[in-house]
Amino acid sequence: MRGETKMMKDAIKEAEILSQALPYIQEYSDKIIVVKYGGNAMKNEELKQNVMTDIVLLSEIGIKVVLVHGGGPAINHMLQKVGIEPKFVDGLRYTDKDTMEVVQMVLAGQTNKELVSILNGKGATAVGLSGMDAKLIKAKKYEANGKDLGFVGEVEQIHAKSILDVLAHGYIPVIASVGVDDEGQAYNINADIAASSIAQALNAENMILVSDVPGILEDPKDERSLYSNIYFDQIDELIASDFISGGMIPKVECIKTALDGGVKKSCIIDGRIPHSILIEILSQQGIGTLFKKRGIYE
Ligand SMILES: Nc1ncnc2c1ncn2[C@@H]1O[C@H](COP(=O)(O)OP(=O)(O)O)[C@@H](O)[C@H]1O
Ligand SMILES: CC(=O)N[C@@H](CCC(=O)OP(=O)(O)O)C(=O)O
Repeated sequence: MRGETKMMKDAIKEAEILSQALPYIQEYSDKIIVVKYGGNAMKNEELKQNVMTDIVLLSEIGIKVVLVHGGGPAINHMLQKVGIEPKFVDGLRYTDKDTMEVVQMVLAGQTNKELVSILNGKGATAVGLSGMDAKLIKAKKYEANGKDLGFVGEVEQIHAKSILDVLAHGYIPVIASVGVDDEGQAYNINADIAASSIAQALNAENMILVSDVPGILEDPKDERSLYSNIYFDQIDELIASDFISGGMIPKVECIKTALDGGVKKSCIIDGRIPHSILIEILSQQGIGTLFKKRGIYE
């Protein structure tokens, strides 16, 4: 028999890695995964390309991927350009009329089209939508306890059929987190909350929140203090603890709502690690922090 060359050994190793993904490809085949891609993990162009490549790959192997995106840093950048100082209350952006115009312009006009164009450039057929299209995200003014956040919206209803129709054609829906009420007023919706509502409406198998941290850290300064698994019944305690803060609080809250609303599992993964989505979906070990109910996937 011919001796194995190094090239052949490498090829066998690659084929083994591919074949190890088979059970996961089968598990997720035809199932819906909602990926929320956040602003902080979008800052690096190369990583953005990697994240989009992963999404195209998952779609090509028959997984129905819905991409919901934020773009907080891009909104901040544009606000500063037009002389508006960004203001946040409990992780949500105070959104007056002028700010709302910028939010809509950046999320629906700029970020959404950029992501669609990258996906299409990689061979997918991505369809860019905002929550205003087909009343996809019906919203109303967010009622914060006594605080007026302007045009910040909360989700009233998701028009799931429009998203399912896009998926049925084999297209990738790319959704900007802007909602609309019956009078046509646009609302600014936190993208994690939009993703959670969409994942529930679609009965998603997994909701993946791609951020710029390894997951939930016990000590936010120490990346080794990662929680790999958190059970649904531990989430309240986590929120009440003093080691999660800022944007992480609404993130964890909407994971709780998603699991309660029928989403099978959810995870926070690090968009700075190349191909973190593939590692999460197609490998035994996964990556980041996985949230699930007890008894599921054990
Ligand atoms: N315990 C914690 N573990 C990890 N990150 C945390 C924790 N507490 C607060 N954070 C902060 O939450 C941020 C993620 O939330 P956010 O900035 O809203 O993300 P994104 O823009 O990706 O949606 C992290 O960058 C981190 O600074
Ligand atoms: C109400 C509210 O805060 N809306 C967010 C919407 C975008 C978002 O959520 O973007 P990230 O995912 O990048 O944080 C905002 O204006 O920044």
